[in-house]
Amino acid sequence: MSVKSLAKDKIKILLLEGVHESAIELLKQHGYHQLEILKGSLDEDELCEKIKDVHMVGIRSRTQLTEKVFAAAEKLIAVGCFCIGTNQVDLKAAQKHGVVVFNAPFSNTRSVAELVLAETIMLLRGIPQKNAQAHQGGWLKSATNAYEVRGKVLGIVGYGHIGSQLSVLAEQLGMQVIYYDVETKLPMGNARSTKRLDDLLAKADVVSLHVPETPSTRWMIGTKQLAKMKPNSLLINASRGTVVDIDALAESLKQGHLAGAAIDVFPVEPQSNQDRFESPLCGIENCLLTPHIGGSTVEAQENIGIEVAGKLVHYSDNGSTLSAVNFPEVSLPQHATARRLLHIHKNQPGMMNAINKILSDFEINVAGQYLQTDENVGYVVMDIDTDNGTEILEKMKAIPGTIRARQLF
Ligand SMILES: NC(=O)c1ccc[n+]([C@@H]2O[C@H](COP(=O)([O-])OP(=O)(O)OC[C@H]3O[C@@H](n4cnc5c(N)ncnc54)[C@H](O)[C@@H]3O)[C@@H](O)[C@H]2O)c1
Ligand SMILES: O=C(O)CC[C@@H](O)C(=O)O
Repeated sequence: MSVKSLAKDKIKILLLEGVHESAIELLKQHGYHQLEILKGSLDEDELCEKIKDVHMVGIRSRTQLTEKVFAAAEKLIAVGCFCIGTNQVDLKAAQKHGVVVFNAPFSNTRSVAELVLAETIMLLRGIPQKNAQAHQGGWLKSATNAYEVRGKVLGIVGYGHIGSQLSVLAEQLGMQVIYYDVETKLPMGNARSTKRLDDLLAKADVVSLHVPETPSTRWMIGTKQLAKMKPNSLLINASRGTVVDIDALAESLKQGHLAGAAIDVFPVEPQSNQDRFESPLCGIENCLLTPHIGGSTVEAQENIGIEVAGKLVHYSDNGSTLSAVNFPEVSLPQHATARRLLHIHKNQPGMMNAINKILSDFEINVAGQYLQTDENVGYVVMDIDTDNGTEILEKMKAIPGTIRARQLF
């Protein structure tokens, strides 16, 4: 019997951007030892070269997985984003090439919420300026413009996992929470929603942004929106760098309209810790600058490593696409049959007929068949008892519209 499906020791996994040790341990525990682990990210050309014989790749927020990269990634079956955001991945291109993308939707939520809360307190007390002065021998002992958080209005833009968690923590400190979201969201505690972003900007003492990077959030906070914020209010952005017009923010801080800001994400971020960071906000003392570390805690990174590596292993071993961000979700039991065939195809008429005709031509009794589709692709999984799995798979691969197919034993 000729076997074309890969043995685990042939499956190559490329892990970039210092993915946590917990991921590496989990992959090894499940028999995946062909790991290439890099601390930094790679640019498009380097990636196109390296990814050619890679079956699974793990990234964080810096690595850009473009159409060109997916076109070069002939063997790639899955991407693990060891983070929440997936804007760095061309999800449509991944789907077109039959590559399933996973992320960790909430493993670092708490870490971001805690940082934002800490920054709120620091900014309300003028700590960035006082700290900077003290480092230069200055002594700014004064209560002027130093406030408690209690009773202040926190305006949260994007009331998802992070926004709503922040809402709960902020209320525990006595803040009044208002929020704006494009979707209807259940308010936590005594939080109240605002109908328009402008209403929130006009009322909040502190505005914190927790939206994903999408066309609708691109530059959503610019000169006009900053002008609508209350005089002496604060802006915090730990979402994505493209949400805030940084030049406009620098101007607003210099003019003294805003009392301070804390920015964790930037439109352009250094590729690695060795590269230089530059921003119009550098040198503005009442602006806290952090190097995209909202989710960078030991706890979060460890949990993310386990969560995302677990999803990659489950997809590779079992075929389950549960919680994939770009693919029809199929949750599968373990298969008891000799083979499990996995077929990813364009969602076009006649596809299932063609697949089932091959099974019928081979007189195969199908123990289980699972199908999910979206408007572009279909994913069908078949559990069959046969020694002809490889031959059947080759015939299925020849069906026009097939994107990718593999078998499990
Ligand atoms: N700084 C960091 O290290 C760090 C860590 C984790 C996540 N993030 C970023 O934070 C973002 C939010 O994370 P999350 O887990 O809360 O995501 P989420 O998907 O749970 O919540 C996002 C919310 O934003 C809302 N939204 C979308 N577009 C909007 C718009 N135009 N106006 C108002 N609301 C809008 C959505 O309806 C949703 O409720 C992520 O997408 C990621 O980019 C950054
Ligand atoms: O760890 C990272 O690089 C990104 C963290 C954060 O922005 C996320 O999207 O989860």
